[in-house]
Amino acid sequence: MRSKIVAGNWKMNKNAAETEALLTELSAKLPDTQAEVMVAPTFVNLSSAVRTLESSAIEVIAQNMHFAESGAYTGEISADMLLSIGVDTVIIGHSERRAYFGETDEILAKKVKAALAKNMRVMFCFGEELEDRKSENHFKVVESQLKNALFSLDASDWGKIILAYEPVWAIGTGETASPEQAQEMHAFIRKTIADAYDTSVANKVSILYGGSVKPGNAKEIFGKPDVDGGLIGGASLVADDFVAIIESI
Ligand SMILES: O=C[C@H](O)COP(=O)(O)O
Repeated sequence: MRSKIVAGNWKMNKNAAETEALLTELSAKLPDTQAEVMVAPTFVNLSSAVRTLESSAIEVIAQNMHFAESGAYTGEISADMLLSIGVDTVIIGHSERRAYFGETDEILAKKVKAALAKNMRVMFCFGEELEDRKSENHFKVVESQLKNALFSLDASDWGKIILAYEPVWAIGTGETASPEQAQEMHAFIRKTIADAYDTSVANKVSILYGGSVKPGNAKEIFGKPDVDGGLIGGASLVADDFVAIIESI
């Protein structure tokens, strides 16, 4: 059975004290759930987050990493650095990394390989822009994002991959894909993986939806058969909202 996952991507929000406060509140309010619950605070607060959540079921994950082992890459973070503080899951390919930091499919493919080489889990994000959807090019775009970054992996690597489909037009905009649009794309993603590998790989990979998921729409989106959870931005910064979203799965 595929894992259900609800992950909060805090992006560039919350200082040290605020991180501690939100994690403490979340831990105290965490409901009983079948889902894996993850949070991705900023790099500077990762170590303290791991310590704060030591005896909690919430997993701390990273928002990004570099593909190189180490070296002259000012401002960057390696897989070994994350592993050394107890973080073994990393988000790769978020649309904000693609749009604002020039991360291409080629760079992302290198990052995915580097993380897998260290036995890390990868939460790979992808999704079309508004123009792609308007021109009905969205399936092609998504297919090529998957192909370019992931389809040179061995089938055995897919046990370490989580997918997060995030239509860029729905991120932080308040506009969500309808549950039907999410399901349609998730089913397409699973079929694309089945065609490239086989159905056993496709049926085992968790595919999360991200883009303006809120307490009010989470249940309907998570209710779709190919939606295995969510990657939550804004609503993960408010403990009660994030908890309500976890309760919706
Ligand atoms: O990583 C999370 C996504 O970018 C979704 O963000 P959002 O929930 O604020 O739209």
